[in-house]
Amino acid sequence: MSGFDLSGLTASFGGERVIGPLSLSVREGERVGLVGRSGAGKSTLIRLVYEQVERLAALVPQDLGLVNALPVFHNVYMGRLDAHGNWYNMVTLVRPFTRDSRDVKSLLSELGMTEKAWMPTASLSGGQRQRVAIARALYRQSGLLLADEPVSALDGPLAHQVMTLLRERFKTSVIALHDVELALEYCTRIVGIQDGQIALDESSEKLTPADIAPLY
Ligand SMILES: Nc1ncnc2c1ncn2[C@@H]1O[C@H](COP(=O)(O)OP(=O)(O)OP(=O)(O)O)[C@@H](O)[C@H]1O
Repeated sequence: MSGFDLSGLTASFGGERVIGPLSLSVREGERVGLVGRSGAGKSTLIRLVYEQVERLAALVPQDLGLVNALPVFHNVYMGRLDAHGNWYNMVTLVRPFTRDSRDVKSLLSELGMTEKAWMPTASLSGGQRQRVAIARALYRQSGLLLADEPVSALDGPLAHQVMTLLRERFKTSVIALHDVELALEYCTRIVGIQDGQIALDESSEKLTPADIAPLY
């Protein structure tokens, strides 16, 4: 099962409530686009959901969460670190197994990054780093994707290519997107966040960009 049903979600910073209390229920097969102005609470909501569903989900956080000192291969491999025992992961750090190497390279190839597999992650551009975090999420082979602005550093055609890939590979997703047109094109449901509350929750088919504009 890749859906979830959460209630009583709240978050505060310095005693100030920034999210909730709110409930969010996502059915398997739904692709939810989280929209709302900067600071509305989208990243915080994604973090709250991830805390609840962690092992079920693949995460692309806004800060990407990459280990700069390690090559691209190992950053992608980390998507499935918990699928193996310690000894397997330790060996992989020094000399990756052929099958894993092949699988990771195949994903990198789909993202136009084949030749970067053994490059230190620190040496990549912003858009390349974003694609490493996306490859790591894809490598996790989870049914549920939680992603926070996963294509913000990619140019137009590449952003569409990656959104298509995410749509194909994850049954269910919750993706924060500042690009409303992209959200309407790739998501089946739009959830609008305003001041830490759900201010809009509607099927994408019934919405136009103008319906979402009041959130900004
Ligand atoms: N670590 C933190 N410490 C203090 N305040 C925080 C922290 N993280 C988030 N906030 C506050 O919580 C609120 C929601 O932030 P959040 O990052 O979830 O918004 P967002 O909708 O994702 O914004 P953006 O689109 O700019 O990423 C903001 O007012 C922000 O200042």
